[in-house]
Amino acid sequence: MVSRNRSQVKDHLGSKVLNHPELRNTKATEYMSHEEKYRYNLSRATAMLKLIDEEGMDVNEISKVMSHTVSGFTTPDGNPLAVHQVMFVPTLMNQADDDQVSRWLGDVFNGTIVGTYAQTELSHGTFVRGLRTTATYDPASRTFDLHTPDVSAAKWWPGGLGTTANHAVVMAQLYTDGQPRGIHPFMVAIRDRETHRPLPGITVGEIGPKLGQNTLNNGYLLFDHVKVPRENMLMRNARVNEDGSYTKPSHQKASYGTMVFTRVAIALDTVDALQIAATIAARYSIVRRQGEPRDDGQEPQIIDYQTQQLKVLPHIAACYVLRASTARLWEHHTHVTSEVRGGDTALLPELHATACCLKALVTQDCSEAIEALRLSCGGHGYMTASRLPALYAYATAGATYEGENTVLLLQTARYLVKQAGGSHAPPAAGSAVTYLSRPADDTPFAVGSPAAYVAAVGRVARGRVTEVAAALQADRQTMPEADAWNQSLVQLVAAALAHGRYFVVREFAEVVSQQSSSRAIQQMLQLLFSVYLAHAVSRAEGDFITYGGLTPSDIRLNRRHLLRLLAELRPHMIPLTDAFDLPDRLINSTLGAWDGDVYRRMFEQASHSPLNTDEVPASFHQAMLRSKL
Ligand SMILES: CCCCC/C=C/C(=O)SCCNC(=O)CCNC(=O)[C@H](O)C(C)(C)COP(=O)(O)OP(=O)(O)OC[C@H]1O[C@@H](n2cnc3c(N)ncnc32)[C@H](O)[C@@H]1OP(=O)(O)O
Ligand SMILES: Cc1cc2nc3c(=O)[nH]c(=O)nc-3n(C[C@H](O)[C@H](O)[C@H](O)COP(=O)(O)OP(=O)(O)OC[C@H]3O[C@@H](n4cnc5c(N)ncnc54)[C@H](O)[C@@H]3O)c2cc1C
Repeated sequence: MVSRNRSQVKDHLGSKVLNHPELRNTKATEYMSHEEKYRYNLSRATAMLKLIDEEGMDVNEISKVMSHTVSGFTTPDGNPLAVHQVMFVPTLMNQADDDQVSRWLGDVFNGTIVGTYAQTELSHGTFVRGLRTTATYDPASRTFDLHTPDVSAAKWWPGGLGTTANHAVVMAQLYTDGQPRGIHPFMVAIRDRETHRPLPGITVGEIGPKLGQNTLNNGYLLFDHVKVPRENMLMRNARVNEDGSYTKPSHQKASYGTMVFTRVAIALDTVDALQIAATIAARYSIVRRQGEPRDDGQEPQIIDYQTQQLKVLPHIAACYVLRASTARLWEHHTHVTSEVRGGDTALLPELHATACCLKALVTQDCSEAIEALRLSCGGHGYMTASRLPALYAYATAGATYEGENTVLLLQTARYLVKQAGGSHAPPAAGSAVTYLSRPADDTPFAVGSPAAYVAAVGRVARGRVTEVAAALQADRQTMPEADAWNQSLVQLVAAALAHGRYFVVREFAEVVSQQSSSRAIQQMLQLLFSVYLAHAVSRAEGDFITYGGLTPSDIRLNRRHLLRLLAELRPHMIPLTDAFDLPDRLINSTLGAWDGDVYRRMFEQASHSPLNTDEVPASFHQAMLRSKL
């Protein structure tokens, strides 16, 4: 398959799965048991992997398959092979050395090896340095001894570990020569390839039901002195030689590379979920009529209520803005990863900082937006068949996994305050933080000027970062580092989010300015951008007065401006969501189909309830009569 961008991959695979003999026909899974749901989702995930193989996709393209538009259709309750695809395979590709890649990859691609990424433990997820699974090297046997010291150190959460995977990349504390060497990745067989039984010394199982994505097949895993050959430590970055001597990686955090990659993929993918939710809410908001009839005798379409426009339209603008900025992050990641593979890690700290804050900003914005869109559909948005609850469950998981959002924002803040204080290596050309070392952009604020808004967003980011950096610096003179840091946590998180917002709007400003295909498209992008900016100001008015140079009068003007813009955007709402090009079957919502035939679909889905099979269900005789109600 020739190289294509993510949107082309999504469209290509979307049409493939809709026509695929094993994937095109779907079943309603709401009434299935946990086991049936797992079996259904697993068989579809397997068919999807075969399809990917038939398409001859490379690893970079496999990660694009994570697109929720496609995976939400193929595996509606969560893909038990997602972590295999998105984390296990990329970890092998990027952290195993060439010999190891050639040893394992054939079996990975022929399906003999199915893997997971086992890092989090019951008592430690965020603080990776605190993980307690040990891998102790014994030069005599040339093996590592993998051990779980007690139940709190059990691996807990890895996707696909429950009952699907037969291998895991296990992140463990390495000991050689009696010395702790930090967290390193190990390729470990956990189940027999033929019988699928747990191997000796391994305890493994599934962790139980969750808010959503119940067939991700998250699992637990404990080791009782399991022997792993020396050659199974992933050795592209650090090495343990036969005699136990240790070679450090070129970058202290080289083994965290998979997390950086997955954060970028999650940011991209959560925007897919928002696009689906926005399409559903937009379509429902024109079909739904409710209220005092107007002059034409018709009840109003709910989208003509100003409050409804505020609930729906800014999130459509956000789809466009966040899609563009996350796509830029993906390109940046691709570039930096190739530099790192060539031994140059100079750009890694900033990539890490940017990936952390965009993953956090996007998953937070998208989960809040999807919940607002769900509420905009009234009672029907609460129904599973609207798909909005599942989209929310999906987006909000992204706020926790692959680094809890607050913690990630603090990583970004750490980088920003160092940059503001000049204690980090100066940023490279094209860096996203050069604004911190320049005078503030004093473009005067003017309602209606996107450039003036972008400058104000920049002043907020700069003000937030420099203020908290100064407070931290002052506290450091009078208290220990950890206390000083803790005194500023809330402001640090706000600073990182403000920086993320500035990154997003600058990237989109560039996309708009570079767009040259037609004047109409240019104008529409300007309108979407104006809505996004005015909404961003309305959500953080205090910040724009405190740091952005806006006056209370500007704030009032912006509120009116936003409502005017929403009215201007309203006639374009359907074309703008149609442009996401989501076929009905991929949307899979009673409320969001293209023809708007909502009420018929509501009844049709109710007919699937097993409680409607008999006029009088057996439970009436078994429970109600016996209790003499
Ligand atoms: C479809 C579903 C798929 C998704 C399935 C989900 C999978 C998962 O959730 S897998 C588990 C993911 N877990 C996490 O993301 C854990 C989050 N925690 C961490 O990443 C780290 O522990 C940390 C970054 C929060 C802290 O690490 P720590 O070792 O304690 O580092 P310091 O805070 O002391 O920072 C030291 C230094 O290192 C830099 N750094 C940290 N991470 C990276 C990185 N990935 N790349 C590059 N650099 C990194 C950090 O910036 C510091 O730099 P200096 O300030 O220059 O010292
Ligand atoms: C659906 C799902 C799938 C997952 N899949 C995998 C997987 O495949 N493999 C895997 O290894 N893991 C997986 N995980 C685990 C996930 O990566 C962790 O749950 C996540 O990193 C958060 O860590 P935690 O649970 O320890 O949260 P905690 O760190 O305990 O968070 C609890 C609270 O403490 C706060 N907090 C913690 N530390 C700090 C700090 N330093 N400063 C300020 N506040 C702090 C947080 O902000 C949060 O409010 C998955 C999780 C979920 C929900």
